[in-house]
Amino acid sequence: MTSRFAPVLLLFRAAWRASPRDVVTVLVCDPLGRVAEPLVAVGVGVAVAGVLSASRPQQMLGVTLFVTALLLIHVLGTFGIAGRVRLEAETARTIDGWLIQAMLGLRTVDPLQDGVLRERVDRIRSRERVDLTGSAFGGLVLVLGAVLQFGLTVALLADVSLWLVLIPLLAVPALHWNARAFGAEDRADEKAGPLVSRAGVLVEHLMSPAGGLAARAGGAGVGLVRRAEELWDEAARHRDRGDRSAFGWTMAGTAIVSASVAAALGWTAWAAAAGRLGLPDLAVVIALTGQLGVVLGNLMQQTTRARRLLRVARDLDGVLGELRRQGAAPAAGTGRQAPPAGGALILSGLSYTYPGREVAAVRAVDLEIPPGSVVAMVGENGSGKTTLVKLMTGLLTPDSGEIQQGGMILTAGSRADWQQGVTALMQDFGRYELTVREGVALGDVEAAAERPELLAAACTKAGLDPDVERLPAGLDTQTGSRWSHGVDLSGGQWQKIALARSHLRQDWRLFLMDEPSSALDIEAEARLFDRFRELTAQCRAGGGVALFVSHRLAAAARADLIVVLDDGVIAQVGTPAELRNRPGPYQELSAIQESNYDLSGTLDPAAT
Ligand SMILES: Nc1ncnc2c1ncn2[C@@H]1O[C@H](COP(=O)(O)OP(=O)(O)OP(=O)(O)O)[C@@H](O)[C@H]1O
Repeated sequence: MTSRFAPVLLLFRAAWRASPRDVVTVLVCDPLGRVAEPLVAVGVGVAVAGVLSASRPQQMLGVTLFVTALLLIHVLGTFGIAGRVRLEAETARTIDGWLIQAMLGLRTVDPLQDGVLRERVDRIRSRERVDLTGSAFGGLVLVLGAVLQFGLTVALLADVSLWLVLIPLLAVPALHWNARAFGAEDRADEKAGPLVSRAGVLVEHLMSPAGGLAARAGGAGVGLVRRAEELWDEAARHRDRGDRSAFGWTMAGTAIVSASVAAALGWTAWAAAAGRLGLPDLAVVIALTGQLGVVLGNLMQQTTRARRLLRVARDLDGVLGELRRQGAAPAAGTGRQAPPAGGALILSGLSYTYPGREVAAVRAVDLEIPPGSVVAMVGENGSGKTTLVKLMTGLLTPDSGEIQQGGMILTAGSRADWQQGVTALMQDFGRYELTVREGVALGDVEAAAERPELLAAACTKAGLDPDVERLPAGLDTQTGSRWSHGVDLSGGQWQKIALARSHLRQDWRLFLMDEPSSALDIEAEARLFDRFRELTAQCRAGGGVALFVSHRLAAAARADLIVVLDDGVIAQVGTPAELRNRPGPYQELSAIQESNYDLSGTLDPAAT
């Protein structure tokens, strides 16, 4: 029972949270406004009866009822619409906020490795869906209003003659056919939706500055546009088919409703001519049947919309529930207690397989890193380096095995505490289009606000100072080409900001850098690895562990320890000197790099 009504309750809660005043306005105004509509017919009936009986009070009563009903329709309608519009915008914001909170509540990115959940979240967060959920509560109230209006119309017709009740009952097949029309549209949408999403992704690439440039430079732009158009055309064909089928069913419904209205009018005229009904009844029936078409149309439209709204609400309820469950799953810890300083970092039997993949990205990894060490991790593309880094940050949860440092076991649940001792530069670092200062400050907002000298030191450690000096407003330069006064940065400069961000956090136990020099020029890279001397000193002093991933073996050679990954397993571990002298993958990689980067050949006089 609960799960059936949960989506409706969710919509109500969202609307109430957004604006209780507007919820009350909508709940009162919309249904009452609808109920006032049939009262117009009652007013007409009373006035006609008053004219026939020459009763002035009755005439006055009829006119008063008529005018009051019209006024109510107008005033309540105006307030209802205004309340609904305000409520729509506020509810959409509330729901979006819930989704963002639920996403942020995820302590790991495990659930998002599953494309299904990510796609569901994206769909719900799409503008169209957020607008739809925003209007859902108001939409359901409109159904309530339509049902009340229909019920009162039927009751008033029944008051004239029970035969007339048969007429609105013909609405039942019309509603049924309307549901079929809805089903046809829905099936078409299901087929067209993924095609439109695919086309959207292509267009997004084309419109984004980076993607657009690549497409233009590489000449892929025309191909992308053509592919997007093909996808749109295919989607339009599905929608056309759905629309044609829906049109057929809707027309059948409209025909039966029109026939029933005509039958009601015909029967009433016949009954009045035969003296079975008086003129006031005739007036009431004419006024009511005049409205009946609109009432039924309204009822069909609102129920169709309500189905759609309920489906979106069910999706939303499911996604929120799933995200909150996943967010609550690992014991969160206090987030204030980092692992004790000076302990070894120990990985034991660590394995991880991405959802939907059969082969593990990391398999049975055992590794012990003494405190105070700088470690380099090397290996071919896809050997599992980034996965291991993500496991160590606590962003992924291993399928088996555990990670511990200083006696604190990450995998035993104290994830927030663990992350208190981690600072990281990830391979896919964020490019936040803020000022440079704000972009760096994200690394530790409080520290940056309280001790600006730490932010300056972090920029220096990241080698950002020369770049900042060249920017028009230094650290306060707005970055990003989307802003009219924004400065677009080079890939290397973005990476240095990300590196500075990771240097801002003090008292780390584990400093992780996944390819920190991938976007740097040769000079900047050399300086970065030169500064590793300071990092080493910091590790020694604080008993922390710094681990960096690099394809540059010359850089790896400056580490205390090198870990070579191969196909998800540790192939070799040792000091640079040990690995240089030991046959194995490290020697092979060294040989390849030495031969490929040996520039002496081009300078060899014999060669020219
Ligand atoms: N989100 C993901 N979903 C499914 N498989 C993934 C995902 N991310 C990585 N993989 C797979 O896991 C394996 C290890 O990838 P990982 O990114 O850890 O390698 P890597 O050593 O860091 O590679 P590179 O040097 O290219 O950065 C690869 O086979 C990759 O295809």
